[in-house]
Amino acid sequence: MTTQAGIEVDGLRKRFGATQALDGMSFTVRPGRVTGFVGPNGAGKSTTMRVVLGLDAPDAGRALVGGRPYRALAEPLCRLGSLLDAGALQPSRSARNHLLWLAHTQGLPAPRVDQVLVRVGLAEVARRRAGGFSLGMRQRLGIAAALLGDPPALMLDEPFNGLDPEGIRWIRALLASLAADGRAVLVSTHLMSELEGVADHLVVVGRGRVVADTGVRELLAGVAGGRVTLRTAAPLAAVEVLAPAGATVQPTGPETLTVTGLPGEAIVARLMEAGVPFAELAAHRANLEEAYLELTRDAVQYRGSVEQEVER
Ligand SMILES: Nc1ncnc2c1ncn2[C@@H]1O[C@H](COP(=O)(O)OP(=O)(O)OP(=O)(O)O)[C@@H](O)[C@H]1O
Repeated sequence: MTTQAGIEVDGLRKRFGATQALDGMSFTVRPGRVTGFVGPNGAGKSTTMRVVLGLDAPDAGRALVGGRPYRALAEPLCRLGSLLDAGALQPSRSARNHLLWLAHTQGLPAPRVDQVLVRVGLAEVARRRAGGFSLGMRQRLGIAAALLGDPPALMLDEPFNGLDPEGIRWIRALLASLAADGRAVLVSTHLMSELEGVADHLVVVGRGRVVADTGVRELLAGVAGGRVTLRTAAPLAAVEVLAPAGATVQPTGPETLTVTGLPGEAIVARLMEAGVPFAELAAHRANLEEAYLELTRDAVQYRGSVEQEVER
């Protein structure tokens, strides 16, 4: 694997007729982590990936793989593995023959085919016609093709599509292990929940540009923001004790309060000092979906304006 393994997208612009599909898209996919590429349908994710692969020419900007344009790479499959459309295969060919053909066109050794078939869990069905494969099996075959050249960078467009929960768990584990190998992994999805527990970094996009570019740990820490749910028979007394200590307290039920701005330990200490009884105290850990909603709150405004345009 090369050291310059990442993918760089810099100021991409692309218009299709009246649609500005990419409007200054810029981000970097670094080695050793899974970068989630997230945004609603039509945000420009697939177009970005097509530009990286040289399948669409940008109106402006550039995309580099390991420091070079994809089309300038001597052994592209050994530099960047990609899954764009899992349906794109010759249905009468067996999975193994599909990969053998691909390996042959790229000058890759045949034994590599059997290695990747094992890695994606298709070894037992390798000689069956790919045309009879379920969508999940096709996704696995597409990933096998992406892994064929043992590339330091991978780019997968909606790899969770059509997978059952077991398939989703499997892809998450695979992505994590590919990043642990030191590879740069970019995974697009329009469903944030699919990236739960696997993405290290997020590039959130909307309307052809990056809305947020952030580490997942920082994002979750910021959103969790020390929100604590408190159950107490004396809510008024609790407010009187906690508010002067700097907490923001909101009633969420007859005997429940949501407390922000004060860590759980400090809340316990204050309540006990003041002799305020409480039955339950739960620190809330944000999930990725909530963090995403908070990040994209501004997009609600955008959605509103789109609806108005449609109504007009
Ligand atoms: N070949 C094309 N011709 C015309 N418009 C296109 C073409 N490709 C993409 N677009 C438009 O560009 C915008 C961005 O599309 P793109 O497929 O990149 O978004 P996306 O984020 O990948 O969404 P999805 O998850 O729906 O694929 C959309 O409005 C889409 O309709």
